[in-house]
Amino acid sequence: MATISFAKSLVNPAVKLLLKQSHCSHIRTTTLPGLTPLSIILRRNYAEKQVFERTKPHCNVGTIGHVDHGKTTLTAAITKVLSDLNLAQSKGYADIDNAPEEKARGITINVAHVEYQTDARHYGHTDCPGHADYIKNMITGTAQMDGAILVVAATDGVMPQTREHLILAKQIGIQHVVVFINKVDAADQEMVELVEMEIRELMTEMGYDGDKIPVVKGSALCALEGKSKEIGADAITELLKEVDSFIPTPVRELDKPFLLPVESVHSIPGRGTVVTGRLHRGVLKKGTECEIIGHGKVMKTTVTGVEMFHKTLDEAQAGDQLGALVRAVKREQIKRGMVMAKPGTVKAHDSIEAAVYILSKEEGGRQKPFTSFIQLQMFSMTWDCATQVQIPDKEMVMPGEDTTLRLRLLKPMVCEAGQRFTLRLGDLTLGTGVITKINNNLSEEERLKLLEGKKAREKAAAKK
Ligand SMILES: Nc1nc2c(ncn2[C@@H]2O[C@H](COP(=O)(O)OP(=O)(O)OP(=O)(O)O)[C@@H](O)[C@H]2O)c(=O)[nH]1
Ligand SMILES: [Mg+2]
Repeated sequence: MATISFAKSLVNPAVKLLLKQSHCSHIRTTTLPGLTPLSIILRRNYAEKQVFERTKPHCNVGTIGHVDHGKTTLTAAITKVLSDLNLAQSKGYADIDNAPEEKARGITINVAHVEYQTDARHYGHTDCPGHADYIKNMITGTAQMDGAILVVAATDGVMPQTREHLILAKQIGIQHVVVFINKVDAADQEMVELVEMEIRELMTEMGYDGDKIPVVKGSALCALEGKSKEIGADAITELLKEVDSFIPTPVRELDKPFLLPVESVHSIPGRGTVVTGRLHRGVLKKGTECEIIGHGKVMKTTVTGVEMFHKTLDEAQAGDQLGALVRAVKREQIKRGMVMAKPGTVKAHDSIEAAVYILSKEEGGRQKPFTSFIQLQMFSMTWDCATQVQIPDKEMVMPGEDTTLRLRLLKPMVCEAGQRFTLRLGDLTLGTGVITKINNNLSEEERLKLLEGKKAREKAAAKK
């Protein structure tokens, strides 16, 4: 509760400005005894705009599913239903769908992070505008979710991208999925039941427990428009209950040195450079010294402020989606894919060994085997880098096999034993793996050879 006094003549513009600046949900004007100017008592939303209060466990979720099945409408509907309980700020469809676009090294990452809370938890919710954005964000970890809400329209049932998103969710380790059958306002009961059967079957096929997975039926559009309460708002409430109970709160690595993979970089006039990303491990406090590493650079700086969903906080914890204000580093000096970490705790490497599982065709992989010297794109944390592959102990690797691989990166990037990654060839996911060993960095000669090989391949490809 905050009491602010204004001269009477200032009240109207002041109220307007405050409303705009502080997202107030209630304004009460009153004349307090002894005060000639009006006093305005502001009751703010569930959290003060400027300060983030950590009162509940945090969990990252997101909507996945086929194009047009209602992912964004559902995201907006969740915030609408929760805003009526003062647990979220209602976001319109357009606010979510027009997520800021970031272009980094040829990759366009489009993602909206929306915030809300239930009685039990605080959520960060990811929604992407298009299929390709989901693939990229899920692989690079921008859309790292502790659990997902799979949206399937009752009018369509399971579609190709429903399958693709589920395959990917499974590959990147999303263990818990809650299903929302949407658009039940536009389908008959029989159809809805058939779609539920179809989804449960598909979930089982993908390695989830299809019989036990919660399936909620409703209409995101009705909820958003405040119509047909039973399939509208009530269905959203039921969905959130299932999300609360079915997706466990992840155990975060809070006691390790902090590590933040850089997702994007912004320049805020008057304040400086802000790095955003999801804190991978540890805690990050204002005043912490850090190193920013990757793309061949190491820079030292200090974090001068930490923000989450536009509110400042004293300390961000692993799992938080945050913005960190850094001292005396220009926006142009930092790039997506770099890593911000406690000085001396991580290094960039370009020669590693890994245990890799190569997907079968059915799992979304490719049909053909591959041999040494194939060049793939390696995605890990928020970076991706061209990588030359060597198979140490056999001629070729078949789809569906697991294998040891030696990987030589064209640029040193932050790597650690135990770090997970994905290998892609064009728009196909070839395999996923974990780094098992870090080798000595390549010599200048080896690196040049690697780059020459790349140039030769590019030339040959251009001739074709
Ligand atoms: N009848 C009906 N239409 C809905 C419902 N939910 C969403 N829609 C409509 O379905 C269309 C697609 O909805 P979106 O929320 O944009 O779907 P999306 O899954 O986010 O689509 P992409 O981001 O393009 O993949 C819009 O025209 C919505 O108004 C619903 O419950 N009932
Ligand atoms: Mg959408």
